[in-house]
Amino acid sequence: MNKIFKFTSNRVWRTYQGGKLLDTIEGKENPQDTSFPEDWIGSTVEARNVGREHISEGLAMVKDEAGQSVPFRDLLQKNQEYFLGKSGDTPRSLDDIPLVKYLDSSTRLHFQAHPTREFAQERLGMPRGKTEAYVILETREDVADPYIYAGFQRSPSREELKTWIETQDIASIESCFDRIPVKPGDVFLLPGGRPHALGEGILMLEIMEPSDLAVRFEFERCGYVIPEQARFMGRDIETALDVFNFDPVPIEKVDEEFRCIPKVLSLDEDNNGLEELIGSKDTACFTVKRASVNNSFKRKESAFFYGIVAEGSGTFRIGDEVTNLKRWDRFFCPAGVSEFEYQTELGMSILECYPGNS
Ligand SMILES: O=P(O)(O)OC[C@H]1O[C@](O)(CO)[C@@H](O)[C@@H]1O
Repeated sequence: MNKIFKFTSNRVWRTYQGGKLLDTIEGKENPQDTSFPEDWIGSTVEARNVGREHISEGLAMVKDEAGQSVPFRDLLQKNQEYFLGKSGDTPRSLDDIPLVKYLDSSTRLHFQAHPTREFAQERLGMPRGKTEAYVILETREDVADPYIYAGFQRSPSREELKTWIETQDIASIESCFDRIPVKPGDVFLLPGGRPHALGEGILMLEIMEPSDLAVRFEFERCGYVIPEQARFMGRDIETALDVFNFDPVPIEKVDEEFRCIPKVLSLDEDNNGLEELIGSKDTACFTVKRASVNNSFKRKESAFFYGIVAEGSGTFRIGDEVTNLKRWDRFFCPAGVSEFEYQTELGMSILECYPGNS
C-alpha cells in the first residue's frame, strides 16, 4: 500500500503542434511534432476535444493490484482519505487535484483565456476554473528568442476586442501584447482571466486547476481551424468576453504580476535544498516546490503530491519500499505517506506539485 505510483506517458490531442521532445524522452524511434504536444501526468481530468468526443482522452491509466489497467481517478476514489488526505478537517476531493502536464510546443499556441474559479462556478456550473502556472524546463535550440504572451500590456476596450475577434484581426490582438522572454528555470503564474499565448519551442511543466476550459479567440493556427463549439466553451461571444481580465499589465509590471521567484524553505548541511516555487500567497489553487537532492534527503509532507524528476536520477524510499527514479519520471505520492527519503549519487532535482489551500 505504502508506495508511489509511477506514470507512463499519456499523450493528449490538442489544436496545436509539438511533442517531438516528448517523443524523444519516451525513446520513440522517429521523434516528430504532431497534434499530441502534451503529456497529462496522472491526470484525473478528461480532455475536451470538440470533434473527438468518441475518444476518451486525458485520464491517466494505472495498473491496480490485480494487474488490470484502470483509470487513476477510480483507484484514488477507492481510498480517497489515504490518497488525498484532508485540508484542515475537510477531506480532500478530486477537485483538489491539480492537473499537471508536460507541454512541448513547436508552434505558437493560439490566443486564449481561461475562466477563474469564480467564473467557472457562477457562470458555467463547473467546480474549477483554469488558473495555470509554467515551470520552463527547456527551450529549443533552433528558436532564438523563446517567449510567451501574457497580458494585456495595452488593453483594448471590450468592443474593440469583440470586433477583432469577430473579424479575426490577429495583428491588432497581437499588438496588445509584448513578448515576454523565457528561459529554463523561469516560473510564471497566469491567473484565470488573463489572455495569453505560449510561444514556440518551449518544453514546460504546466500546473493548473483540474479543468480543460478555454476561450480560444484566435480561430486558425498553422492551418488548423478551431471548430465553433470549441471557441467560446460552447457559449456566445459575450460570455467569452466576460472571462477576460482587461486590467493592463504594462511590461515593467509583468514580473510583479506573473513571475514567481523561488524562495528557499530549507538547506541542510549536506546541501539538500527545498524551495517554494509557487506558494499559497501566489494562489489558492496549487503549490509547487523543488527538492534539490545532493545525497540523502529525508522529507516529511502531509499532503499528496505529483513528483517530476527534472534533473538527474536516484531513488525514492518509503520504509523498505524503494523506487528507482530517472530524469523525466513522474509519480504520485499519496497523502498517507508522511515520511519518505530521496537518495542520489550524482544529484537529482524533483518538482513537487501539491493541492492548494482551498
Ligand atoms: O486549445 P488547445 O489545443 O486545447 O490548447 C490549449 C492548451 O493551452 C494551455 O492552456 C496552455 O496555455 C494548455 O493547458 C492547453 O492544453
